[in-house]
Amino acid sequence: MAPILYWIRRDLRLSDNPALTWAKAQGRPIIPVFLLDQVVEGWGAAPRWRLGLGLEAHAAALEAVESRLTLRRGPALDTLRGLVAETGADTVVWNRLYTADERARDTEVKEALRGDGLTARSFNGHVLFEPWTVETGSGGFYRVYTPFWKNVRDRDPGETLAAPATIPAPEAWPETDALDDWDLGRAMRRGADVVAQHVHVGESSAQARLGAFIAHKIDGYDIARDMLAEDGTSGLSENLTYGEISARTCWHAGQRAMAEGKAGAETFLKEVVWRDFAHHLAYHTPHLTSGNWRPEWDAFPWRGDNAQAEAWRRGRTGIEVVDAGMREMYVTGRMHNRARMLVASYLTKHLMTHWRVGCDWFADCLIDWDPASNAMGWQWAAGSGPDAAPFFRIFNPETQGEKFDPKGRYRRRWVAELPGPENADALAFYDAIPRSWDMGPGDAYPTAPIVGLSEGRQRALDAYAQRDATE
Ligand SMILES: Cc1cc2nc3c(=O)[nH]c(=O)nc-3n(C[C@H](O)[C@H](O)[C@H](O)COP(=O)(O)OP(=O)(O)OC[C@H]3O[C@@H](n4cnc5c(N)ncnc54)[C@H](O)[C@@H]3O)c2cc1C
Repeated sequence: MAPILYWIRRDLRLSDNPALTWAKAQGRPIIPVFLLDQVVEGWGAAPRWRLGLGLEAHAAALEAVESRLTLRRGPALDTLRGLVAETGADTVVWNRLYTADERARDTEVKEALRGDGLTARSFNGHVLFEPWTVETGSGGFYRVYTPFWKNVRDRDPGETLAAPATIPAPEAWPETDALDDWDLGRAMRRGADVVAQHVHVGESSAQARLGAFIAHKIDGYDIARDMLAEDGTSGLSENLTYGEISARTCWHAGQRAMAEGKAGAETFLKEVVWRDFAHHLAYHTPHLTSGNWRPEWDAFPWRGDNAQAEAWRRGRTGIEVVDAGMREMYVTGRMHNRARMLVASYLTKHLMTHWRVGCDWFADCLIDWDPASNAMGWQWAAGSGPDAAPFFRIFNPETQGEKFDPKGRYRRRWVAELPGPENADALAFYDAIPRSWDMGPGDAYPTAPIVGLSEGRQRALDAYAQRDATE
């Protein structure tokens, strides 16, 4: 019986996996493969390193259901064709992805394999509602989040699918690369030990995280999610981006919590839908990840990379909450959502630096990097993206810090130079950063911000007015 190649991408899970479920239903041998292909080769240091951990955990999960993960490196189409020739497979299946480079790869693969006379099928395993299924009254796509939410909030994404107890094996397994030979952690060599203490890898870890969040945190989520020093959110972005848990599993858990009257449940559902919205935009406006979503922003005098942006990357702007956020990301591979908004606003407005500079840095540092959510978040903060607000939003990081970190706990947790008892998290920053940064806990904290808040705000407003005048 000809085997089925199941091409794994951002879906490192067995449960609620439509491509895998379909393959299993055919009653034929299945060969799960992951490709280090042209898209994955372009990922940043932290996402690649975290991918390696995810693949290791998923390989073990596949072994537990009598299957095996085959790893291959090379362009997707050539590599899949090679595997077809080696294994005699006549079918290739996968779960769909929506950003421009992912779609270009997948379209090429699907057309070529079908041209070869094979069956090539794709499924929805990454979002709740696929981008083309959510339409405005006039049949277009949504550019603003709230009407998007209203459209989908009462829709049913379908029941979750059970994990297979076993996956039928082929008569012979194809050769596989050794994960270690891919050296996915190469660019992370110094920071990896530090970040490793903060990751939650694999499907069972993701399920446990969701369970704990629903049991203990969702009730207080509405308020706690914005407080910088609280651990008040689900932490699931890391798992969702690698598909270690499905958005649909999170959706149903949130719906059950809402039915039980848990206070923050609807807000949680809305956040999960923000993720869908990012993929909706990435599909309908593929330039979301590469250029200004609103083309009129092409006239804004963004600066390219510069010395102040470098100080921002190193958590040395002199704005405590901004520096705390940047250092949190360096140590944990994550950053509180509120801090993401503040550091992005400071870089793009006060430092007048192009959002792409920050977006690329996040893409290199985040273990929950998601190409669509990251680009949407950056463009939203910069002003060039899908924000319904009709004004030029410039956050004041100091008043935001006072509001969302009133006791300064977040700032002291991450910035070692600030007065207060020594703490391990802040010091871990110095173990995570490259030696070439030549920074140490004995350094004095900047006595003044690299760009003052009112000065930077005025400069951004003037540039914005100028942009309007030239439109
Ligand atoms: C500049 C900037 C960059 C960002 N980059 C990323 C990124 O690369 N990857 C990423 O997953 N999120 C990104 N976000 C969104 C958000 O900050 C994270 O999803 C959130 O902090 C993850 O924490 P959590 O899992 O505890 O979220 P929770 O509050 O528990 O939310 C549950 C889930 O909803 C989704 N979600 C929540 N907020 C958003 C949002 N604003 N946009 C899209 N999805 C959301 C995530 O999948 C998250 O896991 C970015 C936001 C900004 C402002």
